[in-house]
Amino acid sequence: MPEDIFVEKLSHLDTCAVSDALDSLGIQGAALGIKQVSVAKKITGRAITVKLTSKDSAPPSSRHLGTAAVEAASHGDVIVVEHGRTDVAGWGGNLSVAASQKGISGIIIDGALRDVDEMWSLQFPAYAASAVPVTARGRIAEESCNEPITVAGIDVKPNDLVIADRSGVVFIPEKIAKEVIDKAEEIMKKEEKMAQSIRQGVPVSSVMGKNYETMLQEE
Ligand SMILES: O=C([O-])CC(=O)C(=O)O
Ligand SMILES: [Mg+2]
Repeated sequence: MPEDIFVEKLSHLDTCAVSDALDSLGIQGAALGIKQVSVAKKITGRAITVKLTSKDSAPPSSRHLGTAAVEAASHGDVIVVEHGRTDVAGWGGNLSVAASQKGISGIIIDGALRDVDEMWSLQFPAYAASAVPVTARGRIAEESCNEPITVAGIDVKPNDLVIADRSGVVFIPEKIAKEVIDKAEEIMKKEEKMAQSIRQGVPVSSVMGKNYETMLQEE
């Protein structure tokens, strides 16, 4: 499989640099309210999207939610789920077993999931609003797979880029990926230089002075 250059570059960045790069372009990319709930592993990849809805409004289905996404995904992809509920889990352990086997990088969901201990044992990264033990079965189902979704207020299309770490989750629209990643690399280099100056004894008020405050406007 040819290497995905954007995913490779993202693996050397963090969510803060990418969020700053998007800020400097006036684009909101950070999905607020979603945090790391399983292993402390940064993930990067391309989005495979799933939208959930209540069982009553979903078309009848002979398979459990999320299974089509796992089967459609390639090694290194990230499953991204629009759920929006915290009273019922929209992802679980057996789905994670299947996702792990497929080499999927992780799961991001703007609601609850369950079987977090199983995800921990699998060393499978999960980012969610919360965890609850309540099953999806009989309550919620899949509305769509690999269609555009909205996750914690952020529009996400299949194949958009994703980065998630201990600071949170950020999505990058595929069509501006190069611009955002180039800018994030620049920002990260500047931040590294600043940290170096602080270590060398330059006063932090000078390192983080006016230039820092206006840095993203100047970008
Ligand atoms: O029933 C569910 O909500 C799904 C589940 O536990 C799993 O994937 O292991
Ligand atoms: Mg389970």
